[in-house]
Amino acid sequence: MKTKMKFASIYEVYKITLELSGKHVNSFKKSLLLFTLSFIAQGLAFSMFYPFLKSLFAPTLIINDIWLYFILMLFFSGISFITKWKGHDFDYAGNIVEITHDIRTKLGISLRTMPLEKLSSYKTGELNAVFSSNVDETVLHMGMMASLFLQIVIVPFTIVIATFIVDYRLALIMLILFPLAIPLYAWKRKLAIEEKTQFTTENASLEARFIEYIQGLTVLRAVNKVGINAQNLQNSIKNVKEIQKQGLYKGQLPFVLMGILIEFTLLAILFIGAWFIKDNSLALVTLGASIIIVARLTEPLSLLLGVVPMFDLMDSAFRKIKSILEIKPLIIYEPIQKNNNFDIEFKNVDFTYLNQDKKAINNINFFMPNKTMTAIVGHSGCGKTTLAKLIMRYADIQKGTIKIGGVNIQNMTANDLMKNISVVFQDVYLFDDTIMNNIRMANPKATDKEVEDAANSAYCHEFITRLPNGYNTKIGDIGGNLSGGEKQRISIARAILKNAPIVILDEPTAALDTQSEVAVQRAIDKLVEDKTIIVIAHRLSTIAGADNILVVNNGEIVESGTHDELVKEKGKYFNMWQAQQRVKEWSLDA
Ligand SMILES: Nc1ncnc2c1ncn2[C@@H]1O[C@H](COP(=O)(O)OP(=O)(O)OP(=O)(O)O)[C@@H](O)[C@H]1O
Repeated sequence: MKTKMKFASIYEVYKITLELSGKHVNSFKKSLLLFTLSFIAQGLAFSMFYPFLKSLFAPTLIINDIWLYFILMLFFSGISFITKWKGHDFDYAGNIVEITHDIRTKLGISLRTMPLEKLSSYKTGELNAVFSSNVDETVLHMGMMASLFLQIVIVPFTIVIATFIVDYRLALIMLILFPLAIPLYAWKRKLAIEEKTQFTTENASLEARFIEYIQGLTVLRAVNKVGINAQNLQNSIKNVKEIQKQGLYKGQLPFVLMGILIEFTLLAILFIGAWFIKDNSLALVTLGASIIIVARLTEPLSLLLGVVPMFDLMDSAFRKIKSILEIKPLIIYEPIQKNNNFDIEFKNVDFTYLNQDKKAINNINFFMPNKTMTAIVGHSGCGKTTLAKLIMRYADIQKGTIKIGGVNIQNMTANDLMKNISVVFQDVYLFDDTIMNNIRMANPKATDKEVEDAANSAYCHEFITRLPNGYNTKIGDIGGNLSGGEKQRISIARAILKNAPIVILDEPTAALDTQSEVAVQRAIDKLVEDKTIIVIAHRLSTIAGADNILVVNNGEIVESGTHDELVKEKGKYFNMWQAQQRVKEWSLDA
């Protein structure tokens, strides 16, 4: 696939840096002004060579003139040094650090407040790159890039103007350099973007293959197929190397041509200047001075091509940061309300995921009274988890209302809404912290005793106290040694400590063996005492006692009632029940 190339104009990069500066924008503008003054002064200092050399080689030596131009040279150099130093104050005064911090803070707020649906659409690696390298790429470069770019443009420009005053013909020869440098500049940018696009694609593939290789190593060893995967990884490493090699090779050409162009300008000045000297229209010292000055420009001018790819890097990094900062949080509609009881009601609810055409939830209606248990069953992909996620306002529904205790969840603050709900998923995420803190995160104010009580109720106190450091054992040290059932019981202890009046159980025992399932089920029984419970389950035997069972198919509720009622109905639920009973009998026979 051909990626459309986009150049960020200098003006765009300038706007980006202003936007990034936030409340430091005035300091940044001041530093740009100081850099501009500094490089004008530097150009003037160089230009003083003309009168200085002229008076040095004048037929009658006038010492005062020599001193005057020498002091002027020193003066302009001094001004250039001081203004440049003050201009860099923008970095040294800590503004760059402050801006980096501000952007990361804003990104953090955006992550905390963006709809969960949007958050889950990002890959972890993508967000990590935005937070770390993209912020550095844009902010850390801004002061340095601004100063470099202004130097490259302003110093030669000032010198050309000064040369115009001394001898317009020499100035015109110098100007040849500019129109010829522009295509080189465009070419370098095109090459840099091409290389970056190819490198990013191939590097992403290398990362994916590497992760797959590491994660699948145990399986691959078991089936004796390590070689094949290693070969794929090796191919990716080779492709990345080739792209880097090609990029370096091709990327050097514009630099070489720029060097040749500068040499050519020098030779042109020398050659044409010699003609002017021959017909007595140019002084030798003026030609000498202009050669010295142009020679001094070689380095900054060749830097121009090196600076160019940095602009595109800044531009693309900034766009990624901005795309995250622009995500709007879900709106809390007025009047903001709190609920007093915990029944749950879905009324005519439709929901379609982002960028999807088909409704995941279609015209759902049900009422779940306070302190009752409702089970959601149905085939894989029918919409069970989506229904549960919508209660937590995972995303906004397109039609209908969802209420808790009679209050539309869109009228509740995220805090008030989430205070109501505890969730236990099939996959448990434990943070790299102590077990104590992993449980306490559900209620940061809980005392050690309260955490231990919750762990006791979730039947995990015993195995925790057997660990080397008990509750202070770090998950990172023993993460791999905890069984699925033990991890699940820690997550249930968290939920018990939170003591939210609504509990959502999304197949928490589905991945466990029978023994672990019994232990986890006992913990769940403690958790759900006296709560409004929503259970998603494949194994119907676990929900036979529910007050209401919703049978979902293709995002719609097709049957509802108690287990006995649904069995009597002899519909979809009955068929599922019968199928599971048969499997159970077969496994008992076997
Ligand atoms: N983030 C998402 N973006 C787009 N479509 C999604 C997303 N999450 C789920 N879906 C789709 O929505 C439908 C319902 O998914 P859901 O996870 O609610 O089903 P489920 O009944 O819980 O399935 P399972 O029992 O396998 O967990 C499926 O077709 C699924 O592919």
